[in-house]
Amino acid sequence: MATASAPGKVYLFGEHAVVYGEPAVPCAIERRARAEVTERDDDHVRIDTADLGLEGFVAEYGPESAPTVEAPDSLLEAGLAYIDAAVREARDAADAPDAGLNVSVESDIPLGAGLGSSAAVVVATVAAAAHELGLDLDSRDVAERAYRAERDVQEGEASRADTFASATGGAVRVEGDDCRSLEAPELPFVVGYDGGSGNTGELVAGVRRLREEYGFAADTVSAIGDLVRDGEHALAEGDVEELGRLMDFNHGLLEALGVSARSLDAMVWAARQAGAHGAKLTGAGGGGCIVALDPTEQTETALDLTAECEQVFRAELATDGVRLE
Ligand SMILES: Nc1ncnc2c1ncn2[C@@H]1O[C@H](COP(=O)(O)OP(=O)(O)OP(=O)(O)O)[C@@H](O)[C@H]1O
Ligand SMILES: C[C@@](O)(CCO)CC(=O)[O-]
Ligand SMILES: [Mg+2]
Repeated sequence: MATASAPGKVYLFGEHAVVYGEPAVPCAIERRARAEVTERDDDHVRIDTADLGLEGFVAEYGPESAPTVEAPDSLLEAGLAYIDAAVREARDAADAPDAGLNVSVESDIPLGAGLGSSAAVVVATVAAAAHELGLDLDSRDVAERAYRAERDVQEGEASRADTFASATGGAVRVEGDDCRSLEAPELPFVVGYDGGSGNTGELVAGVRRLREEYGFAADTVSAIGDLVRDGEHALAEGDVEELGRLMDFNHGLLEALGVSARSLDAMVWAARQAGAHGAKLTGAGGGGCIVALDPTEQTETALDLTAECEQVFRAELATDGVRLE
């Protein structure tokens, strides 16, 4: 049996624009997904995940047989797609295309809420499955395999940002296929969660349509790229106040691209009014989480009192990326 865990992330800057080759700076946070993988005697895959559906979710399938499980198709697809793609990548890496595996996944990261739950699940599953099949991948190899798995599931619409941040940990910079780690000062992240989620595929497709239809939407995407380049300087200088101002600006540009939501805006404004350095939505948007920078407790208190906010927590930068447990 092999077990691996991998962290989720928040975006300091650059989600969505990163899909079109602009740079982005995601930061891994101490909320993890764990995958436990055991090789089987046959060539079946059994996936067991406690976090999908009320009673958890189990599916078993072989090379010729479809998954047998009592669940609506959409749940079945959602539950299987990422883990199945991760299993395929690990089997391919280990040159064991027919290896049978039992995979059990559980996670502290809310689903579809902008904290990179899909990437963390995929990264942990690739690392644990490869290890169980006798192959120890380094974090860059795990990141590359996990990226391919996410890209498959999201029909080509994925950047390397989430999977690289999850695999290596820390603050990272991703621009196309150039992925590197960054030095970061102490970043006092506060996360507000509205209890909802957004559909990454649909939100990315919406931005693509706007960008094709309006020149100024394409300019908005490039403006996010310019903002990220400025943000990198602020990060290198440890200028947390400037980082906050740029986060505010980034939220405005994401809002213009149609990926915010009333609940996200309400939480962003609550954080700003409480004196946060800055606040923005994180990840694909549409619902889910915002991230604010505030070393004091005021943003947490204000979000606690905000009707649209279901949960608020402080997020520590995760210095470890994927690790075998
Ligand atoms: N614990 C889990 N067990 C099984 N599948 C999971 C788990 N967590 C996430 N997933 C898969 O990831 C999907 C959510 O991924 P999605 O990319 O939409 O959101 P996210 O990664 O949480 O947020 P974002 O990409 O915006 O940061 C779920 O629908 C599910 O298929
Ligand atoms: C919206 C997006 O930029 C981030 C989702 O966490 C999509 C991606 O980069 O794959
Ligand atoms: Mg995702």
